[in-house]
Formats: sequence, structure tokens, C-alpha cells
Amino acid sequence: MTAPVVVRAPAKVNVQLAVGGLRPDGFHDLANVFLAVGLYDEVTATPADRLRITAAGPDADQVPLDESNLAARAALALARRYGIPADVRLHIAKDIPVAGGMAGGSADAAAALLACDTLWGTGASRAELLDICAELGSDVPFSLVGGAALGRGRGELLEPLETGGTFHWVFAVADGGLSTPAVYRECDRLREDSGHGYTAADLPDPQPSPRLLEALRTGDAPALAGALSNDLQPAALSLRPALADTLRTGTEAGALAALVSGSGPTCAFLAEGANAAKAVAEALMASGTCRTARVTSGPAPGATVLG
Ligand SMILES: C[C@](O)(CO)[C@H](O)COP(=O)(O)OP(=O)(O)OC[C@H]1O[C@@H](n2ccc(N)nc2=O)[C@H](O)[C@@H]1O
Ligand SMILES: Nc1ncnc2c1ncn2[C@@H]1O[C@H](COP(=O)(O)OP(=O)(O)OP(=O)(O)O)[C@@H](O)[C@H]1O
Repeated sequence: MTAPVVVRAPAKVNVQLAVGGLRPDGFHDLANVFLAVGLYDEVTATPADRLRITAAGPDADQVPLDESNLAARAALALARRYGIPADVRLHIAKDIPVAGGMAGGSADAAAALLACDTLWGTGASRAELLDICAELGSDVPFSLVGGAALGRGRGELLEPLETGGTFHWVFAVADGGLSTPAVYRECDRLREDSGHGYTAADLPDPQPSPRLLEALRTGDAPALAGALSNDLQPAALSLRPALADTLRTGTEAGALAALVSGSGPTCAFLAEGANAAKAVAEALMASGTCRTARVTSGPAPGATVLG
């Protein structure tokens, strides 16, 4: 009998998310600086009579178990490319918040792709895997590579970035998710309403911040704190105003900086060290401004076959 294959893939936080114009294909051009952090989903692939998806974990009831699941779509995409049936059971052990702006579904897609490639012995090249990842979603290539990277285009064109140390983070997980397309739409609406005379379609090309890249390269947490930015944050706050209380609570508890993670509603807090992170998490839990607070660090490795 073929042994099951277990693959682990990380969550991400966008330390910079510069959002440019709305493209004719409905996506936005980005300068997207990703950092993988140590919260993981695990996907176990086992031979089966047909494609089957199961999920476990606190948020498992919010994970679709049909072919809309990104892990299922990854298996189907690989099987189609190699002309083989996608007869596999994919079990998702879910620890990344669902619809939280931390690329949980993308992590499952990258993990499932690597797990199926290993189980089926398809031997796809890294370039082929990245190509399939990009078809599945803008964040999926980064879930495969992990570490830190600059994402251009709609976020799928990656350039690895050097990091000079470990950054300590706290993530405040909200009750209920936010829809990524709705947050991008709200970003466009706020910009169009702001009266600067531009429309979403003709913004300048978004650029990474040299100060932020340098802070990552040198592992300088206070400098990174001063350079964090997320153009989707006003939109996430507009859709979920209570997030302002969460951000304030973490900052008052000693975080170096606070920002919404990607499209939200998870809020991310950068801390000076592991002890400071623990204190920020305790304050967040006590405040009642979030469902739970998770302490972790980054960079973390990309999708990895375990065992
Ligand atoms: C917010 C981020 O998580 C930051 O990393 C990503 O930009 C979202 O990436 P994702 O969840 O993989 O998103 P996709 O599945 O590719 O796209 C979902 C929807 O988000 C919007 N979208 C996404 C990426 C992008 N560069 N511009 C967009 O406008 C589009 O409405 C798109 O239809
Ligand atoms: N494997 C999966 N895990 C979680 N959600 C999934 C999965 N596959 C599909 N989905 C659907 O995708 C939606 C968004 O889920 P996900 O957890 O990836 O959001 P997210 O972390 O905010 O994404 P991102 O940060 O990439 O924008 C969910 O509400 C769910 O309907």
C-alpha cells in the first residue's frame, strides 16, 4: 500500500501591500512583500477511489469540502496536466484562520499540490508547480516558496528576499472572515470617493519600500515596524470598524507596530521579542477585542513534505 504523504504549508503576513490600479482582468497590480509565519495547515494525501476532501480543526466547519476547495482544485489541476485521475483523499488539518487574510486556502492549495506530486510521482519541476500555483490564486505561489518574497503583478510573480533575523508576531484572530474581493472593491471605492481626481484604473505602479526591504535584510524589528504598510487596511477598517479597537489594544500593550494582515480581518502585531509578543497576546485575549491571539515568528519555510 502507498504510504500517505503529509505536507505542511505556512500562513503569511503582508509586511507591505501596495495596491495599484484595477486591471482589465479584475485584479490589481501590487508590490506585495510577503513574510511567511509559523502557523501551519497540514495536508495528508492518501490514495482513494475518487477525489475526497476532509477537514479538521477549530474552523473546519467553514472549509468547503467540494471541488471549490483550493486543495481539491490543486489536485485536479495537477492531474489534468499529467492526464491522470485525481483519485486522492486530501485531509486538511486546519490551523490557519479561515478568510482571515493569512492565505489559509492558498497554503492548503500549495500543500495539496506538493503532496499529490509526491504521492503520484509526477515529478513536476519547481517552475511547473509555480505555474499551477499561479493559476490557482495570487497568493498560492508564495505559500509554496515561503520565507520572504516580493510579489509583483497580481502578487504571483515572486522575487525571493533576504531576511537577517527572526521577527516576532502576534495575530489577533477575529470572529468571522472578510471576503478578499469585497475588500479590494472597498479599497477602489474609498479611493474614488476621496476626491484626488484619479480613478482606480490609473494609479501609478506600486513600488516596494527600500526602507522596508533594508529592515527585512538586516533583521531590524524597530525599523520594520516603522516601514510596515497595507493599502487594504482602510478598506478592511471601513468594512469592520471594530478592528480599530483591536489595533489600538495591541499597540497600547507594547507592540512595535500594528496592521491588518492582507485583506483582514486578522490583525498583526510586530513585537520586540518573544516575551513582548506574549504580553501583547495576553492583553489582546483579556480585552475581548478578538476571538483569540496567536504568538509566532517569521520567516517560516514554504510548503514542506514531512517525515
Ligand atoms: C490580499 C492578498 O491576500 C495579499 O497577499 C492577495 O492579494 C489576495 O490573494 P488571493 O486570495 O490568492 O486572491 P485571488 O484568489 O487571486 O483573487 C481573488 C479576488 O481578489 C481580488 N484581487 C486579488 C489579487 C489582486 N492582486 N488583485 C485583486 O483585485 C480580485 O477581485 C480577485 O478576483
Ligand atoms: N482549503 C480552504 N481553506 C479555507 N477556505 C477555503 C479553502 N478552499 C476554499 N476556501 C474558500 O475560500 C475563502 C477564503 O479562504 P481563505 O482562508 O483562503 O481566505 P484568506 O486567508 O483571507 O485568503 P487571502 O489571505 O489569500 O486573501 C473561504 O471563505 C472558503 O469559502
